[in-house]
Amino acid sequence: AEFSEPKIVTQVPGPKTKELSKRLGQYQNIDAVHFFVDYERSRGNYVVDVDGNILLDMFTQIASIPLGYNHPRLIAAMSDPKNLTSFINRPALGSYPSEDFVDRLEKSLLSVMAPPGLRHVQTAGCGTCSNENGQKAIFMAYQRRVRGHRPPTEEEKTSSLMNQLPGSPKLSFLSFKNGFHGRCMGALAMSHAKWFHKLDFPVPDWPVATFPRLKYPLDEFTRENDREEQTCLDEVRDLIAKYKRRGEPVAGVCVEPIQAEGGDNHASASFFQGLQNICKESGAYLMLDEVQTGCGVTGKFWAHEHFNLSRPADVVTFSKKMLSGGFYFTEDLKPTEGYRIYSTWIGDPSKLVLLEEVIEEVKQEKLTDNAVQVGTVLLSGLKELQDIYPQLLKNARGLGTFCAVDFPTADIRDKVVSKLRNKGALCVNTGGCGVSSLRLRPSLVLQKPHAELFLNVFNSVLSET
Ligand SMILES: Cc1ncc(COP(=O)(O)O)c(CNc2csc(C(=O)O)c2)c1O
Repeated sequence: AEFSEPKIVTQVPGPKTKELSKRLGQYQNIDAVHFFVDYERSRGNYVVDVDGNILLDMFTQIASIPLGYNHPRLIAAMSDPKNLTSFINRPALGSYPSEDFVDRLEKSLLSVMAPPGLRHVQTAGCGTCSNENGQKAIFMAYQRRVRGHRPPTEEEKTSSLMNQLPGSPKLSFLSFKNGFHGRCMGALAMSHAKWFHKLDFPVPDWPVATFPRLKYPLDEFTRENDREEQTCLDEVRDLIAKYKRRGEPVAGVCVEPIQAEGGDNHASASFFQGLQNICKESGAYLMLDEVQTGCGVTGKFWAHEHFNLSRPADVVTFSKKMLSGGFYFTEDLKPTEGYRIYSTWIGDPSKLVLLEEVIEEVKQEKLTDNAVQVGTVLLSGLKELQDIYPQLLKNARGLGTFCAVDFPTADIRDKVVSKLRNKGALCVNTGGCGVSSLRLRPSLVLQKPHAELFLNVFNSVLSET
């Protein structure tokens, strides 16, 4: 059973973590290690570190643990002999899928949880490679259209081997300031959240638009926020026109439904509807990055379902709580040749075994509705604390349990996060810098008592700050 409350027995990180960090530090950089985890003892919403500290995990590592620690459903899936082969014989999925692979896709990724209007899906390894492969599917579809769907010429094929025109076209991808889409070169070219993601890496000079900066409370600033969003959409149009003129047409636009690593920046449904219209007008494809917002945490299975888009997004990427990376796409984006979206593993069926169970649990326990109910407790609690400590907190915001609040500076936020951790509430925001937001990414199994416990600990820390 889960623990009933946190228990802190040493400073966090404790002595055992420090000893293990020293050992690990012989082999790799350990500056990002928060603490070593006792994965045997961790349960539900509580993570236990190797020093015996029991912490309420309000960020679930990197927003990447769907049903908390050691969920019985996942343990049962692992112990079921019929699943064993998926864990032992990792297939080169693009060429040697297992007999039950289509069943597993249909029961997990193509179940009722597929994004509205999308019936094609490709698994991948992580969020970065989901976005990189989504990009590639878009570049291929764009060039098929440019070629009028004729096959590529020998010149196009051979020139591409040497990174030369016409086979390696001058295309671009539009992204947004403060967006984050991953750390390999294509996704990195669209990421603009933190310097340590970017420094020292050469990337193409693609267009970067401004994401709306909304004023809160939203109902008091509707006119200003509408104007802000319109200005941002005008800039997107201008950038697409500019890059067309300079011979690097925008083939795709990549955006998160809520910019997470950039500090939980929200925009309205009409902003995203407007963005989709601009894509349609300009012939660019729209890629929605649901790596952090997906899997039910915002109160809909996919955050972009809140936006009532008039047609499906062209690509929706996922990872983290979905346990497998991958992307959904429209018929138009289906590759027309083999080995074009491909890699040795291109996904991992054992993760689909676990994802099937996550999706079953989400359906059976109505965990997306739970995210709405528990999110309401979290957000109203943050708003109350904001009223009590106006000198410390502002802009309380959220969708489902995907909540955040801003501090005056990143430094004050870091001090509060450290105090929270030493009082048993863990919400380290994955190497925060620049933005001064405290963001919450609890699991789908967070219940009201956990939310109230967190808010009490948060209140006691704020009262000492
Ligand atoms: C919206 C969005 N898109 C793509 C990614 C990349 O996913 P991974 O490659 O890390 O699985 C992420 C990963 N999130 C993330 C948070 S901190 C971090 C890091 O690498 O420092 C990564 C994401 O939030």
